Amino acid sequence: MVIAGVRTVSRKLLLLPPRGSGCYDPVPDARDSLDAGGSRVALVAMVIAATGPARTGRAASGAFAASAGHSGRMRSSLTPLGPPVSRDRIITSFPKWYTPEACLQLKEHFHGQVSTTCQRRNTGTVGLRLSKVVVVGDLYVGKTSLIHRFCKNVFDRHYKATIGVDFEIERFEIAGIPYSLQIWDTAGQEKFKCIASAYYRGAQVIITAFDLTDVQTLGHTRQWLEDALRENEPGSCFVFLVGTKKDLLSGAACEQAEVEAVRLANEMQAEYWSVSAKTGENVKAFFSRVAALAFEQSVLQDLERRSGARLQVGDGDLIRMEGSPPETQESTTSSSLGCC
Ligand SMILES: Nc1nc2c(ncn2[C@@H]2O[C@H](COP(=O)(O)OP(=O)(O)OP(=O)(O)O)[C@@H](O)[C@H]2O)c(=O)[nH]1
Repeated sequence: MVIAGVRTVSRKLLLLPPRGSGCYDPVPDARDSLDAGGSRVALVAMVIAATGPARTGRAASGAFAASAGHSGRMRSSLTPLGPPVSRDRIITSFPKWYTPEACLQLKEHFHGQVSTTCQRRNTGTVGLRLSKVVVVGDLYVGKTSLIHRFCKNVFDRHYKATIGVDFEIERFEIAGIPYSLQIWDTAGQEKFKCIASAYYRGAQVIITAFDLTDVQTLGHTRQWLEDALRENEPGSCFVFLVGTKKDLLSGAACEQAEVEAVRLANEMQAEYWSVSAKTGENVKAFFSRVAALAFEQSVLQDLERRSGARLQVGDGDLIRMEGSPPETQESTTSSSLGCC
């Protein structure tokens, strides 16, 4: 049975887009570019059933799980009785923003009803759920490096282009409740855009990355965001704008680059962060913030679904979801619940 086509290229992976996505034949292009670019082609597996996921790497088994819906890793992520999450994935207080000038929420605590619900262990199916995070941006800006620094605590200075998409699942414990992020790494190269964009759908968080040392990549983030939003319901995604390679800039140069980035983040209704995958600066704090925002939204959505009633916004809460009209942006639950 043909399920999907998978090629792994070193660590990076190509998945064929889902049927009906309108771009179902990327293979010759991918093969040509790999050969021409000198990338290492480790495996071509057009028929997963023939090779089996066990013969592929960790990323490939994750990809198989995405298409076939099972893998040991994913199962353990979703099982409340799985192994405990590592200490640095335990979030007890609401992680802070990077700069108050471009942030999605200014508050410092979980929404009152979220805290109560978590204390009572009454979060419904939230503890079994995982939120989809999609990372987009130009080639070479450091998307893979950012994800690998967070998920594997490694940094590779050698560039290997992402072919198509890959993903990692990271488990957290937030306010005592298990929670997982499924973090999708997409290819920045134009020729793979069609493949990658087929995986934008269903994102709860969109991370648009740019290189702090290359202003052109900042200019392109708007287009990346538009493309990702097109595949999702209006008002349903948290948006982050992330400047990478902070270690390559002096403090003053970084501040200068951030001025324009913060301005753009506000236009995009995004939260802004500067990070370095090389040194690890801000990487953990950033993903903790992403996880907490996604988690809180999931709990609130679950509560609303169950009660059918609108929750009141707490004092000092400010949340912005892309696409929500300005007058609704100060409402925590109504906008975060996507019901405006
Ligand atoms: N100094 C420094 N270099 C970085 C950092 N992040 C990434 N790089 C380097 O930048 C290059 C590109 O990084 P990748 O993470 O592969 O970029 P990408 O955005 O995933 O690229 P595509 O897969 O083509 O979309 C690599 O050589 C990395 O080592 C960083 O924080 N600091």
